[in-house]
Amino acid sequence: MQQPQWTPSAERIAASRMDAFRRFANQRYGLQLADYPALHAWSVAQREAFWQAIVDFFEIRFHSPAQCVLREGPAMPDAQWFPGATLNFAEHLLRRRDGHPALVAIAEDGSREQLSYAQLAAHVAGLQRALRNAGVGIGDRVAAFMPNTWQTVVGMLASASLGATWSSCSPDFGTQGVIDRFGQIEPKVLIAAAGYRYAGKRIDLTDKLNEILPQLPSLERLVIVPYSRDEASPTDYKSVALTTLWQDFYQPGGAPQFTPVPFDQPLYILYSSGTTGVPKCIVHGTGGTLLQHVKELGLHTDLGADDTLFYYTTCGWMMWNWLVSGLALGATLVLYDGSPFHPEPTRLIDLIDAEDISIFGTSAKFIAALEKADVKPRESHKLPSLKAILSTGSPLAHESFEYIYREVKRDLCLSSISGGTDIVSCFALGNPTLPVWPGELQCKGLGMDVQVWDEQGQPLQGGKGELVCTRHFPSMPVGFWNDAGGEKFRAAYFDTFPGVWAHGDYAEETEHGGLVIHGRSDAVLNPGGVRIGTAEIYRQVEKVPQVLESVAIGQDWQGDVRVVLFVRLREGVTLDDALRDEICRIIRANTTPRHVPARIVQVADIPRTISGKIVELAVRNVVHGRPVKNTDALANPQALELYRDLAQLQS
Ligand SMILES: CC(=O)CC(=O)O
Repeated sequence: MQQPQWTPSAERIAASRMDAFRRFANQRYGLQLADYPALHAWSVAQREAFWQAIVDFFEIRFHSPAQCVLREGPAMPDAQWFPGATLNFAEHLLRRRDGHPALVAIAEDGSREQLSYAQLAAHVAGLQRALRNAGVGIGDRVAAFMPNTWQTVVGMLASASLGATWSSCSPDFGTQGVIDRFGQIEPKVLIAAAGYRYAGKRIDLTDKLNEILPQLPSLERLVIVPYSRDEASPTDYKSVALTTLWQDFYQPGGAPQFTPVPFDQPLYILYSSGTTGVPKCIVHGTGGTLLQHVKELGLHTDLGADDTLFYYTTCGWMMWNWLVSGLALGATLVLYDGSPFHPEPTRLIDLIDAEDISIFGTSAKFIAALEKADVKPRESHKLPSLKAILSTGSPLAHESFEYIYREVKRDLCLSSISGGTDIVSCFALGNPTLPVWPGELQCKGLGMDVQVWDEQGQPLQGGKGELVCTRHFPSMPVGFWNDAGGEKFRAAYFDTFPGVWAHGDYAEETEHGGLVIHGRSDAVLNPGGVRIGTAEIYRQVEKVPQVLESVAIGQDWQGDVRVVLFVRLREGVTLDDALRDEICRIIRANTTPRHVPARIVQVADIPRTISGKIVELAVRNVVHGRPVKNTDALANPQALELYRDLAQLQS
């Protein structure tokens, strides 16, 4: 019989904030919720009471009170949370003001900078003054083209403190990718790095910036963050905006002031990956983001003021926004800028011991790559501080769960979490009070009425289907930028099932109350009419030691669809019949004959987005000779050429 891979001790459960919240809700509302399933059921059935309890438990401060918790229209997405309430996001992230470390920024070359909460507040106060003097106020857009450093966090907090809207891209975005994003939202201020380091190289951004800047006529101020204090000069940049170096733009000092804004005031603009056209600008509101993040970090991740949280992310991925909210819990955040494998695969694992990281977040791809690189942290590192590992970006394979417990640490909560840019948060995630079952996301998020539906819109009690959320939740986007009537927004999430959020994940509920995500719905393979999630195949293929990674697509073939698998192999390995047979044998033995690829093709590279997601749809389009709309969204667009006009796929 299947056993959990980890079960929290009674002491750990009792000490968790999730359990404290359950007791709080029981006391506050005279309830007797005995466990997480009961708490979740209540949180969905009584959303108003639940979200009010989150406000109270985390001591969220409204400058003006809300008229009510929720005012709902006839159908999603028509709803307003906490109408009338005003608050400031940055105020909550800067509640702590002591000498405790707030940010530890580590660069790839090992340089380390640390800011205490008191120092962070002083920097935010200084930058806030400079931005205010530059005319930034409620609703103005402040954009950043920045690596993951402390200056980026200061920029966001200063922007949010003034009620402005923050939007960031990482410097690995291509020129057109940045123009496609910032060009739409018309920022008043751009904070940009002069350069950054990656995989041992210093990459100068002056030329790229000089291509981007003329396309951003809205800019009034450009603030350049040099590599080091004496490099870069304002005259290097061709912009209509007044250009200043970061260190000349403001003096840290004083206490920040916080402008109260309405609950729904745009806080962040994030972007869809843009693989199917110009990226959609997804606008996230202030209060919804804050409530959802304190819930997810404080309860589901059990993050507290003594924890050190690390997430490997760039500021072009929503996990950066999620990570930064850890400040609201008074935790220390470790920011890392650089390649996760430079100079060796243990680079990030080294940080755990060096910085006493208690919660380590990364991607499923990184965990799979560590295993392929035969890294065994249990043998090489001590890891006493580590209590949880988080994984996202794509489904975490069962084998990766086994790897973590076998080769990293026995006693930790391994949480595969899933949601995304669309909601700047998660639908399903971890839980310090529940066991970890192999391959499963531990639970649905509190307050999120997540269900799995069949194609007719009927809830499934088991089996695979569409992941939906049937009730409004506070971190639903406020809308899309430049979509006044909301048509594009509705079309993106509410077309499949009117009035219900369809997330585009192909998922399954488990008997343990958890979820398994089988891949993206639009990438589902359909051979002979049988729906197969791509992750079902990847999970098997990853077991083959010679395979580093793979991408599966459905090729239209003789009136049906056949499964085609592309594999990237270890250096020096060639795909021969024996290896093909081995891949097929493993897939057949663990799934069904329908999953077995009709063709397996070796490729030198697999195209992926800048945040590391393999782009099945783009590969499928190239294989079918269809255009790929926007290759600027890809980290390695040249890889797409490897899939064009392949002789192996003509017969
Ligand atoms: C939480 C997530 O779902 C992050 C992502 O995969 O983009």
